[in-house]
Amino acid sequence: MIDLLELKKIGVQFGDKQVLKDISIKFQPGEIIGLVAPNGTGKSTLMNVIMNYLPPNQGKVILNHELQYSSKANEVKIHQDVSMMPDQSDLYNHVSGKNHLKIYQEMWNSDPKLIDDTIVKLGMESYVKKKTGTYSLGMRQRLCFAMQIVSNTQVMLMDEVMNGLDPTHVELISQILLQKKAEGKTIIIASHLLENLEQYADRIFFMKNGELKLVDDVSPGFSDNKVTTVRVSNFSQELLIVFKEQFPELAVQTLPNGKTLIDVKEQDTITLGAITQYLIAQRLTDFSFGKLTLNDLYSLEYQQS
Ligand SMILES: Nc1ncnc2c1ncn2[C@@H]1O[C@H](COP(=O)(O)OP(=O)(O)OP(=O)(O)O)[C@@H](O)[C@H]1O
Repeated sequence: MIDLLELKKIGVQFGDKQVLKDISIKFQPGEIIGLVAPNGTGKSTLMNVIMNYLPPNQGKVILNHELQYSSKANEVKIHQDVSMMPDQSDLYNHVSGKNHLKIYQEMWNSDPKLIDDTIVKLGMESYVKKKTGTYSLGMRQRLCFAMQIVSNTQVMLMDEVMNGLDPTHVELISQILLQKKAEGKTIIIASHLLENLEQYADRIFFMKNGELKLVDDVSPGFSDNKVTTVRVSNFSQELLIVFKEQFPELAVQTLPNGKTLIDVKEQDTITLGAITQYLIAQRLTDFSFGKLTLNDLYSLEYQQS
């Protein structure tokens, strides 16, 4: 089993555009990593470096403390342990889903039982023997996911795994991801389905200006729910100024969508009560208490002027 995948000072430049800047990170077995960023930021570039498809301009990737990505010669060994979920365009229209799964099982020499297990888990029985040319978008996506699960590599990279899936299948795949994590896999997922990613990812990173920012550094206490967020609609600038004078110790931010977020430490019921009284007195009755969401943080990180 791989016990570590390590990126050391990875830099990638296309022309004069620095897409990845000095990225150093270690991935452990049994964890799910979420990569979040607007389109064109560098998520695929990072995955291509981890797959050894793209040699970085600077830095190195190391597998299990020893296997260095310095040359193409190591690629076969690397791909035994590190896989990228196939893309829908990689499917052969005239070949059945089941045969795609068999090919992957044979190429990675994994347990043949995984084929039927995965078909059942993903509810693919009714169509898996048909040619993939007859599949809908969601059926193709499930097959691509199933192919990677059947390959059963230690490290799995997934770019937009939930693409085109209905909520039932998003939930099903989320459950399988958690099972794979429990088996000790390292799963790195780029996704724009932020609410979903939050359910299963252990560490989530925003990519910005070529760097990875852990969301807990963007908002301390985010993952361990140590902050209660009061979400207020229609907080006018005038009232906000008064509010900030009255509660100078609180972090207050207004999102581009007009919602104002007030962060309160988890147990501080006195402050929560005082905020409630203030809001009601000002007739600001459209508010709720809850957790800061990844969507809120995304908006703060990328949409703030
Ligand atoms: N081979 C290449 N040559 C030149 N520029 C490239 C190349 N590959 C990627 N880029 C540029 O690098 C930047 C990052 O691209 P990348 O595909 O990694 O983004 P991404 O975050 O995966 O986007 P998306 O969410 O749309 O998949 C983009 O500006 C892209 O145009």
